[in-house]
Amino acid sequence: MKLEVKDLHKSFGGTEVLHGISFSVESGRALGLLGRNGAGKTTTIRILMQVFAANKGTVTLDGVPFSTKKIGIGYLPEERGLYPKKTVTEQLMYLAQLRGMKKAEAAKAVKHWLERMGVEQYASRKLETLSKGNQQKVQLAATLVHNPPVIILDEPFSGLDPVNSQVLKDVIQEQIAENKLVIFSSHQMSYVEEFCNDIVIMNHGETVLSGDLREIKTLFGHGRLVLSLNGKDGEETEAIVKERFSGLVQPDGIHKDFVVLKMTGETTKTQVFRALAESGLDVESFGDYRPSLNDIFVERAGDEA
Ligand SMILES: Nc1ncnc2c1ncn2[C@@H]1O[C@H](COP(=O)(O)OP(=O)(O)OP(=O)(O)O)[C@@H](O)[C@H]1O
Repeated sequence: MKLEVKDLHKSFGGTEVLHGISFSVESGRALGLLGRNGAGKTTTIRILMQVFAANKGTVTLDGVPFSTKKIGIGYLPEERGLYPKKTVTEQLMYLAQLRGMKKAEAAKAVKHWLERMGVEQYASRKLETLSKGNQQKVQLAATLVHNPPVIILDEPFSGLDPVNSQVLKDVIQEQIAENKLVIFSSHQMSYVEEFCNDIVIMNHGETVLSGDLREIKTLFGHGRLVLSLNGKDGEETEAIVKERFSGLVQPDGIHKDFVVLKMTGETTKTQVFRALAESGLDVESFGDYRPSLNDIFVERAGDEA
């Protein structure tokens, strides 16, 4: 399956908040929607989920208009909304059956997901008596219980501690391996980086970058090197580079302990390597620049996430 989002525009009360969002994702892959607060991630997800319609643009699945009624979807909304007064099992059973499962099949799936999320000991407790993180895990179980082929998660990691985040990461990875189509939004670059095949970076309602994460990283690293010198911080290293190697490279990002260098004109990595070797400087590390997703995000969407 291939989900394609093309040129989404959305206005609220005369103010346009999405100005043409486009991306696509296929089964067996996960797409991360990234963006700062207010970038438009939730609005995009709500259009996908048909909570409201776009003013312009299309969402298609394998070329036909995407309908949440025609295909099983696991949706974790930003506002978490289960029934606090019902027991964990009661509400998971209710939701599973609402989505078309037979009672026996639902009971099996509920048991599986409570165990998988590590909350089986709370099966008979009312949801409101669970900690926030455990409630979130029950909500995730509710999202996945009916084995949906399309999974859309709005900020699934919010409220989870590192151990529970790992459980969720593993679960998402399993779902990808089962050929599910996964879309989720997040501010946490490191999570997205670990298992997303595709990313969309949004800023002020526009797509500033989208595509295959590996290709994007290669593209961003192209023609750039990293250098750190023993005993020097990034600023000192930058000053040395400017003074001694300006014909070969230009500083292109100063970090705490290293600088990113952009090769000028016809410069090759070997030339820079030789110049460094001949300089007598105490090189701590030197090599190709492999930007993190956070580096790419900061470069394209402004300040730190
Ligand atoms: N129902 C609404 N009415 C008016 N404005 C809205 C509505 N929903 C969202 N907006 C505005 O649309 C913009 C995008 O909001 P959205 O919630 O999609 O961003 P987001 O990227 O999900 O942000 P966050 O990371 O903070 O959740 C914001 O300026 C927000 O104020």
